[in-house]
Amino acid sequence: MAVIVASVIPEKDYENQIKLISKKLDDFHFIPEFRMDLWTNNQKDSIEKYMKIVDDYSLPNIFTFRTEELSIADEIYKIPLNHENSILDIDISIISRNSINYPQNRTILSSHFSNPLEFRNRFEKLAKYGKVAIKLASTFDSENILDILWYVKHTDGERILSIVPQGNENQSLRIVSALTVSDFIYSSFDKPVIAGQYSMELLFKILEMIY
Ligand SMILES: O=C1C[C@@](O)(C(=O)O)C[C@@H](O)[C@@H]1O
Repeated sequence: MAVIVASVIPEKDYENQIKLISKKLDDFHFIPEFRMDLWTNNQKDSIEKYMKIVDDYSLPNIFTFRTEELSIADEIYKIPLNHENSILDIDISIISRNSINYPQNRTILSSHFSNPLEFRNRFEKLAKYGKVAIKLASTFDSENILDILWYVKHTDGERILSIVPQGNENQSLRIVSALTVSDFIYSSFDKPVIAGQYSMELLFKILEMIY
């Protein structure tokens, strides 16, 4: 069964939030993804404090900071590098330009795009990064997404993958993706970070019904 990743927007009272996440981990199988870029307090010092508490709870987690600024990415991603429980989610456009050496076994490469014709090309190019986890988030219409799932199922046997259909109209395709090609699949933790995410609890129930 695909692992559920729950996107968390850090809150002001983050100590309590982290505590709550660690309690919920006992009831649901999920990994929190900290969307540090969406935190109103997303400065280096605060992020360091945040990650220190995450460490105190030994929380396995995915650390995401979306930015197009290379220097900011370099500075911020050094923080989770020192936390062994963190997997680093980094956009492909940054990783190909920046100076940090990302550990293959702790990196998710993300690629978001909106043109189905680009898909096959991009997917092939990602292969050169070896067996890192690859996530492709897409906003296409449902027929194109289903065609992509079919293509991925028949071409890729090795990589750890997540194909993430986006938009409310594609919500149910997240389930199809979890059942066919995705090793991990995204939900919200308490509020969606993007249209089309199920809540973690509902996604868990749906997958549990099926398996
Ligand atoms: O890239 C993704 C996928 C996502 O955007 C989604 O559609 O669920 C949620 C993000 O937090 C995550 O980093």
